[in-house]
Amino acid sequence: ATAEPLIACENLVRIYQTADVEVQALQGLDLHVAAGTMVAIVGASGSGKSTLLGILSGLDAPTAGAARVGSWDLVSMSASDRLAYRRSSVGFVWQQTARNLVPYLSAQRNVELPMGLNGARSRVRADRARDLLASLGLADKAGRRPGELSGGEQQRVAIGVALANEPAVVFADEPTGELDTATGDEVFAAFRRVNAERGTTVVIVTHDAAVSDQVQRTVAIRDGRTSSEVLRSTSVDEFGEAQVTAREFAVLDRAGRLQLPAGYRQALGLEKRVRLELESDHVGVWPEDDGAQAGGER
Ligand SMILES: Nc1ncnc2c1ncn2[C@@H]1O[C@H](COP(=O)(O)OP(=O)(O)OP(=O)(O)O)[C@@H](O)[C@H]1O
Repeated sequence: ATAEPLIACENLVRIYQTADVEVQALQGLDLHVAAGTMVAIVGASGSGKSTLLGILSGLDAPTAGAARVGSWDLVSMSASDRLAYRRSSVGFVWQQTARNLVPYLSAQRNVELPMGLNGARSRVRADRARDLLASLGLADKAGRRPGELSGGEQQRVAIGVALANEPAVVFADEPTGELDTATGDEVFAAFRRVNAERGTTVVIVTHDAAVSDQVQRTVAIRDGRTSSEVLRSTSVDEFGEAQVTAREFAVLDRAGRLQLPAGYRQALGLEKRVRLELESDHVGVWPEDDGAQAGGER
């Protein structure tokens, strides 16, 4: 946990200026992702997930704050660096299957395309694309065009395209959004294999709780900030069964702000003002009234 994170966003702000209104899509977002991990990003519609992914993938620039992926500074990067970053360091899979692939090229040619842009020789391209498609369970579909593939197969080809230049990280924005549950599960399983077998870092934006329940780490975004995280670990119980333990954490920003989950606030009637007390190993949070009753006895 002490190693430098592969992805580091600090106090990220993105303001969209339209004709008469200003939308603060990101309002001081912090996010660190360790290399080799798989992270799901969840949040209500409009919470800023796609905006974050747009910045991380080099398509958009933040209004303020810092964003770094590996050695790339996404804020100060020049246009040519941006192009190099997008071609060599990151891969993307979008929700719309049609956006990921060139319709008149075969699956094989689609996967070769980014390698060609990076100057790889044709033999290398062909071999590597074939291997990638085989590892995604598509060896027998390499010659088909996107229109001749199912939605799930198209998304798996898109994963192949994203991996073509061996990026350190793959970003996916609702990659299973247009698929039915069973097909979505297959595509998600392909991401998990990519992460486990290749060690590629995977950041996946999803609405799908079934997806977010299956990754080690789920980060929730609320109102343009990271608000809470769930970390899952697997252990084997006394009967030899694998047990998944999920623990929820609140995100503490550098100014010391954290968000209490709505359920906790409601359960104890925590509103507007709470009483804090520093104990030797934790911080207590009490409803304001409670403090009045204790009357300085402590
Ligand atoms: N180009 C834009 N111009 C103006 N406002 C925008 C633009 N893009 C996004 N927004 C606004 O920024 C906020 C965050 O949008 P964003 O698309 O990042 O949310 P999201 O969490 O990805 O939502 P969804 O799950 O619906 O895709 C929203 O209020 C949205 O209306």
